[in-house]
Amino acid sequence: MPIYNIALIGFGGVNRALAELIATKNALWERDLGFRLNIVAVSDLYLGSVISPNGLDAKTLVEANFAKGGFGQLSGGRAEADNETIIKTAPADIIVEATFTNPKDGEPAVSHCRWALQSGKHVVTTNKGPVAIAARELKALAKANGVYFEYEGSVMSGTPVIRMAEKTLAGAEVKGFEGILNGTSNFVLGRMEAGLDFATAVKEAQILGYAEADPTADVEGFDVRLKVVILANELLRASLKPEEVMCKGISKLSSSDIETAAATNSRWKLIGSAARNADGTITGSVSPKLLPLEHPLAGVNGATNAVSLNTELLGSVTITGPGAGRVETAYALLSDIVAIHRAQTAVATKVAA
Ligand SMILES: NC(=O)C1=CN([C@@H]2O[C@H](COP(=O)(O)OP(=O)(O)OC[C@H]3O[C@@H](n4cnc5c(N)ncnc54)[C@H](O)[C@@H]3O)[C@@H](O)[C@H]2O)C=CC1
Ligand SMILES: N[C@@H](CC=O)C(=O)O
Repeated sequence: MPIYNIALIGFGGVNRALAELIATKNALWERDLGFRLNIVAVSDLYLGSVISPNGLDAKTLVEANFAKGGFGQLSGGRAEADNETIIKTAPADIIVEATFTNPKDGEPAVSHCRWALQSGKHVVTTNKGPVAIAARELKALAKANGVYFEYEGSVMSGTPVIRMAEKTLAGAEVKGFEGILNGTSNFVLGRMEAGLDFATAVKEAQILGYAEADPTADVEGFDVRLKVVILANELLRASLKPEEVMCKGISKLSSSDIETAAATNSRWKLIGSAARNADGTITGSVSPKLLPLEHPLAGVNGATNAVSLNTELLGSVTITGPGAGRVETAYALLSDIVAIHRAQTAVATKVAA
């Protein structure tokens, strides 16, 4: 039974939730999935870094209330983050990248992924930066090094939109999509409809673990823009860059705009979309839209997301589920590891046959 050694880069809401799952579910995974996970290193900007070749106790990592630089107290620990050393030298099979998303150039996460793949380590990530900005390069690097680069959680958290569209809907010919792709902004719009002011609603989304470290990315649409690029490049074989996608967020919507919408049986939603045009070009956009209540996306509430894929053979197929949340996003990382495990097991079986 394989035990995958993993190194966590970033130890915030998502990777901490993964450590919690490891602490409570390893025995279940051994039975149902056929592997266990062992954390051999962690590096975090705030907490520092630690390497333990035999493995760190996941429960202790989660429960100890480490202060700034607190990993320095651990055996094999330092008070400073040391991402490059850990990624390149820790005895990890898989690097789990969950640092801040940088919507401008994806760094330093792009470098984290590059170092890992070049060192022959798989990468699983929920970070949208490297996927939106450097997926082509990173996929090629993974292939050249015989490892996998997986990123299901970069769009719609643990809801399996990327794998579903690519694997289960293969051949259905996706021509475009539109959806609610940011949990925070959708949550904020709903809370404003319930009477909260914008700033308080954003604060609530932060407490619940939905928002980006800088929530400007959520409310100004930059986060959705990255997700539109990721989906367009994956599902429509586009080569879009974030700056090519028109982007407008929800920050200019006032409480009175939202009340007026409710009085006319409609609702504001932040919609991300992309489509293939008649001339073969692909365009994407992010913008608030006033939807009538009977529109399928109007009833998608809270941090839930939904995307309707416009396909040639099936017409519209809508996928809905959690779009943000610590545990929900940690599940995406697990699903990526399951995919790697299954792919490797399939190769091993083929070689043995
Ligand atoms: N929370 C959510 O619902 C979802 C989050 N994501 C993405 O997953 C990633 C992680 O999200 P959260 O855990 O919620 O964020 P978070 O802000 O709670 O945690 C990020 C952690 O990374 C650390 N960090 C930042 N830069 C670093 C660096 N250069 N080196 C080492 N550590 C660094 C921070 O100290 C922090 O502990 C982000 O990229 C986010 O956009 C994706 C889908 C959903
Ligand atoms: N901040 C993001 C988290 C997931 O990508 C969101 O709210 O959707």
